Amino acid sequence: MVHLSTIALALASVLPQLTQGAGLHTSAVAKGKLYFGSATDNPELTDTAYLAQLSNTDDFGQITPGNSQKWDSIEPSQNTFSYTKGDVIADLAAKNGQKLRCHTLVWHSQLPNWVSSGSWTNATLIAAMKNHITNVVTHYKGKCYAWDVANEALNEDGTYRDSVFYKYIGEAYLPIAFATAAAADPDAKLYYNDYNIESASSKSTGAQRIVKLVQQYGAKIDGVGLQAHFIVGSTPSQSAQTTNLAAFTALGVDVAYTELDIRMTLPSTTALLTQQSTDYKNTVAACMANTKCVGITIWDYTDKYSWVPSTFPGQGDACPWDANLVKKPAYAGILAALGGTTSTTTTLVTSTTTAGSGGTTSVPLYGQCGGSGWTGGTTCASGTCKHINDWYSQCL
Ligand SMILES: O[C@@H]1[C@@H](O)[C@H](O[C@@H]2CO[C@@H](O[C@@H]3CO[C@@H](O)[C@H](O)[C@H]3O)[C@H](O)[C@H]2O)OC[C@H]1O
Repeated sequence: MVHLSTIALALASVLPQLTQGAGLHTSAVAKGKLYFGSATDNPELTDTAYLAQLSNTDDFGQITPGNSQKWDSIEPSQNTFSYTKGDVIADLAAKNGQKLRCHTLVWHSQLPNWVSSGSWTNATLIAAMKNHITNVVTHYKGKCYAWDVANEALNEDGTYRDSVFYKYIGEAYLPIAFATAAAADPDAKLYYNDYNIESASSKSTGAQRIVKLVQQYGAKIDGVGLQAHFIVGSTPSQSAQTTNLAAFTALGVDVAYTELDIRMTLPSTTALLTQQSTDYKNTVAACMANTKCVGITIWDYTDKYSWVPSTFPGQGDACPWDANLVKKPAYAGILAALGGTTSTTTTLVTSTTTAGSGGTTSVPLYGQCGGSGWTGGTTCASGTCKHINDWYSQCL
């Protein structure tokens, strides 16, 4: 590799650039939604660039802790509660003026062993579950816009998942959990949350059954969270999602997309990124079409910290920002569905090309390769800067 010599090649040209107008949250609120938000997790908060964008309330008016309010994190041994990590995220939301969606109280996964493998009776597990819910919801009282009270109680065919809660308590664990949460914080919105309930299916029907069950017990349930962990090209159509949302809201509850991400088999291609943008757009549009769809949360905003690659080997690039915190076409898809605008300005662009044997060559595009924001540079540390559409380029 020969050292680069720098040739200052001044390209003075007049290029049209799209500068950003209102962001995702601002646009969502302008159209009557409560929020557009993102999940986050404690380890990534040490990344200052990441934190700055997460705290940008133009894009994010709401955050969800991805792990730090789960049972194994908060009550690792019986009746010993640890709120440190959850508090960091609750405090961040308060500092930023962002809503907090709290996640999650009763779930079969990420349970400590003392719960999942305990020797329970019906009465002792009800007592332990109520104790957990009462402590946690009381601790965060007044701080949670919403709680995911119960998460993933269903199998794909709509029957109940054989969790420790169902095994020892039966379906009554669901209304008991909702009633206990409501008693501890009457103002928090209480949600049932699940995946693969985003279009009509046995599982979606099962989730509607849970809403009716909790209502029949006389307990409060305010909403259904549709996780929306989708796959590029297999995302339900906008109309399928719209019809499905209406089936929930007809029961008198709100709905929200709570964990939206749209993964692909790697490596990403221009075609996949374009389809991903369409899939995001259709999903957000379905929410926009239902007045009781209160908001949308993406399950972290950047591929840098997405849970997808470690959970689905060979898949990834599921978020609207890439691993360099650069917006992908998905961002524009979401913004379009939110009715947001980007304004075209004409800018004098001066580009400097650094050249030399084996060196990098700048690409005469005004996209985002190698840079950040809407006016990033155009050279790639790896890959080649590909022109994806009229306003966007990416190193691929
Ligand atoms: O090693 C674990 C690691 O596996 C764990 O990963 C988290 C698993 O849960 C993810 O969130 C869930 C994603 O989809 C839905 O099913 C749930 O509602 C969500 O809670 C989360 O993003 C991952 O980080 O994290 C803790 C590590 O110790």
